[in-house]
Amino acid sequence: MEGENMVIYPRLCDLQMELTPVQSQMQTRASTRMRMPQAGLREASSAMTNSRSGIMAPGTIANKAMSMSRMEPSPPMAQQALTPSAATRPKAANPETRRAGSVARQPPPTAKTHSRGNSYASSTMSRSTAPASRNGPFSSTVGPGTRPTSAMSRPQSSFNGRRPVGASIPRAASALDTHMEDTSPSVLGKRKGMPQISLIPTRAPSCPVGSVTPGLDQGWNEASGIAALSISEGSVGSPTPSIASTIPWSPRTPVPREIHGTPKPPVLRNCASSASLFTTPMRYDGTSSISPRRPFKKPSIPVFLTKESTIRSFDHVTGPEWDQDSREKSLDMLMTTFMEKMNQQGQASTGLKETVDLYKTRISDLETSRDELKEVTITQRVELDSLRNQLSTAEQTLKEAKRDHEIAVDDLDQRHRIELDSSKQLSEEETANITARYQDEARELRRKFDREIEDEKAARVRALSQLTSQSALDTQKSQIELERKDRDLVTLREELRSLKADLDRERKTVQDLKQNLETLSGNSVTLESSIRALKAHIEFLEGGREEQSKSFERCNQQMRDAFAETEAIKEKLRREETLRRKLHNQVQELKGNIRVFCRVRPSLKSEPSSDLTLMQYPDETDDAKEINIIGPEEKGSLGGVTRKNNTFSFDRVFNPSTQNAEVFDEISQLVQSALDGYNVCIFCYGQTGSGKTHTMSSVDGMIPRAVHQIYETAKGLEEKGWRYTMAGNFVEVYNENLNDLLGNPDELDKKKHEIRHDMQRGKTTITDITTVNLDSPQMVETILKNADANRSVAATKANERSSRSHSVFILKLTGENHITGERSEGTLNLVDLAGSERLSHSGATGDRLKETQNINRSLSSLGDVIAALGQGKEGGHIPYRNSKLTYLLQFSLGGNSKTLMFVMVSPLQAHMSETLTSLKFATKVHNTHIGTAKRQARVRDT
Ligand SMILES: Nc1ncnc2c1ncn2[C@@H]1O[C@H](COP(=O)(O)OP(=O)(O)OP(=O)(O)O)[C@@H](O)[C@H]1O
Repeated sequence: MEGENMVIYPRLCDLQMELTPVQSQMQTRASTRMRMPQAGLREASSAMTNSRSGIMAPGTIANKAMSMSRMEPSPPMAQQALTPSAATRPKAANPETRRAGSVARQPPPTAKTHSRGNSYASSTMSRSTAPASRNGPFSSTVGPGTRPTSAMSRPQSSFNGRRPVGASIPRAASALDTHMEDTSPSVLGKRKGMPQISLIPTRAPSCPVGSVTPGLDQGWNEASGIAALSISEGSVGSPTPSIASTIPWSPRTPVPREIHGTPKPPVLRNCASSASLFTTPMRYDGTSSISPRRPFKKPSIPVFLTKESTIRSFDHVTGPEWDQDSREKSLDMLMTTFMEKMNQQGQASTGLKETVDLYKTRISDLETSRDELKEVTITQRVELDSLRNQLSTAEQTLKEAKRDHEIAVDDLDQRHRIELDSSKQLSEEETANITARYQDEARELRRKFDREIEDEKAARVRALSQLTSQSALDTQKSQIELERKDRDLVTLREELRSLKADLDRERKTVQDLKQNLETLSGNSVTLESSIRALKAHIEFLEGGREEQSKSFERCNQQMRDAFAETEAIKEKLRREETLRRKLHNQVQELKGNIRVFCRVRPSLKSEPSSDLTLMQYPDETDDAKEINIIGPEEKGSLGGVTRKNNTFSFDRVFNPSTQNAEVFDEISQLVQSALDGYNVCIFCYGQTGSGKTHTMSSVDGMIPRAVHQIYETAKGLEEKGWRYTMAGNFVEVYNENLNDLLGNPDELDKKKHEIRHDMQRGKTTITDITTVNLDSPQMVETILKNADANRSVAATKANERSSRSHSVFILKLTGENHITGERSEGTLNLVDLAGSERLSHSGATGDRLKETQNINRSLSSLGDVIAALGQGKEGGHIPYRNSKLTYLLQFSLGGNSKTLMFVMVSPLQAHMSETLTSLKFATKVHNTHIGTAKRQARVRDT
């Protein structure tokens, strides 16, 4: 395939190489051909330019002639008339400009140049005529509106035809033009749409001043050959592009066929002036240099107006316009000027002729060049044809070679495809073989690895089981070790504790010793004095060392004795503390486990003194245990007036003047019992408004005072090794339901709390109750405030909550003595009962009735429980469960507790009945003997 390509590609390369010279030759020739005309044109252009360099453009020559004429002296009047036009001419006809820019600046003789020449001419004419018409003397002599310079402008237009070559170049036609050979009727006839001006001489009917006589017109046409223009009003002033175009040409007339230039209607507007202008050449004497070939004949009739002319009607008119002499004089001057002008134009015409000849020569040269170029073109065409033939042959060859190459490429492609298919098939078979072989090997390897993995797994499982058993053994060992260490730790802790206790004891001993030492140091002073005396004595006796040593020995012995004595005293103190507790409780027991105090509240300011009950306190100064309630006066059957005297005796009676502090002094020993590990219950019983809350929960009531005392006592006991924790609850029993007064007030009467008793330990717990750790005495105030707030929320107007429910403040006191190892758990219950007044069931309904029933039931249950306890039957039934209150206070009412009841008395006469009822109930309680209280204390086993 590659070999064949190698064969084909050189052939193509050869063909291309063969083609390359042909193409390059063609390109060269084509470029030559392309260049040839350009060169020819350039040559032609340069030839033209060169010719232009030596030739003056027609306009230039004309201008030159004009400028030359300007150089000549002229009469003042003529000079004045020509000045405007002459002033504009030097710009175009400046000889210096012509010399310097003849080659580069002079425009070629093309239509553009021609048009520019025309525009120049027209502008010159317009400028020259306008001032002349305004200021020229001619206008003043001939008449109003006449334009004398129109005669001057007309010859200029004849010179402005700047295109000397070609018959189509329009040339200015004027009356003075002598180029008869250039005129052609056919050209004149080619103009279309131009207004025709009749050549028939007509007199302007509207001419106000003078007129050309028929004889004059005739004479002009025949003798001079200059067309006498008779212009109708409609044609005058019309924007005809050329005046000549409006003049019909006559073969007899020497007038040029065309007049170039812009329309000049103002020139011809005045018939009189026109007539005078065209009549001026008639005075020419035939020696003019305008054109030798154009003879002018003197007109046979007079031209100018005279006094004897046809205007007879003006005979009566006199004035300067009829001054014949001055008029002739001015006309002579004008004629002279005109002649000079004509001479100049004749010269210009000669120059134009020369230019035309020059152009003709140039045209012939250009034609020769054109012929040569034609020959060259023909030759190149022939060559181009031959090259095209060669190219088509080469292309044919190339196509054939390309076709051969494509065939070869197709063959090779087909062959390669077949080879590719076969090799693909082979490789697929080989791949399949290899894949099968590898799959076999992979299966074999997988089997091998599976076996190895299983072996490894079995070995690992064995090792794992060994490890597991080993670890189990280790765990067991470590557990045993751990237990042993735990035991050691417990032992160590115990040792540590005993060591700490020893340390404390040692510290105490050291302290005692220090005290002894201080005592001894006092003694030592005495001793020192003794020593000094002894020294003196020794010195006196000189000798007696033995006595000295004995003396020291005695001192040491004294010190040891002092230490021993101190230790013995400490031990005695501890024993005394235990004894104090024992004796204290014995005293309490002797006082009775249930005691009743009676307190009479003072009358309030709002209460009139006349309504007070007469009360007497017979033993007020001694024991203050009795109270006499003197009843109202009663008339006897014999007419005598008697008073009923009700005497009650309690453990203590507080008269109205007694303050809370004094009351608390009496109960403080019970609070101490709670610290010592007893269950203490203090409750206030009495009718509504008798002063229960004031005694129990006021700012200086029993609850705050009890807490403060507990703190102070606990702090004092710390020295003796006691550490106390205090936890408080505040609950309410309302309608036989238990409420948490320290909990959420919204849950009051909604949340259920259960009372649970630990019969073995003698402990009571309440479910879901808020427990507050009383870390400081101030905490109790917070507790009381919260409880009061909660009760206020639950209260209604008709139902004062505090009067209709029982509140119980429970303070659990747990103490530990780290020296003796003693532990105590006591509970102080401070109960504010609901109003005890007997409520009539008949009057109450609804909630009120329910409340009444519950209060009555709970209070009677309390009496029943106390009565049952008073019976003292071992294992007798105590109806604690009859009410929530008694059930809650189960472990605080009875053998293992100390109970104190305050019976609160109102001093009001109105309340006397209820007062008597309360006092009677209290007397029953007081008469009840409850068994010996047991201390809830445990002593560490040592
Ligand atoms: N010892 C006292 N000294 C001065 N004022 C007292 C004394 N005892 C009670 N009071 C006043 O008597 C009024 C009634 O007392 P208190 O509210 O304690 O009665 P209560 O028995 O608790 O009534 P309730 O059963 O409605 O709660 C109160 O205004 C209280 O301040």
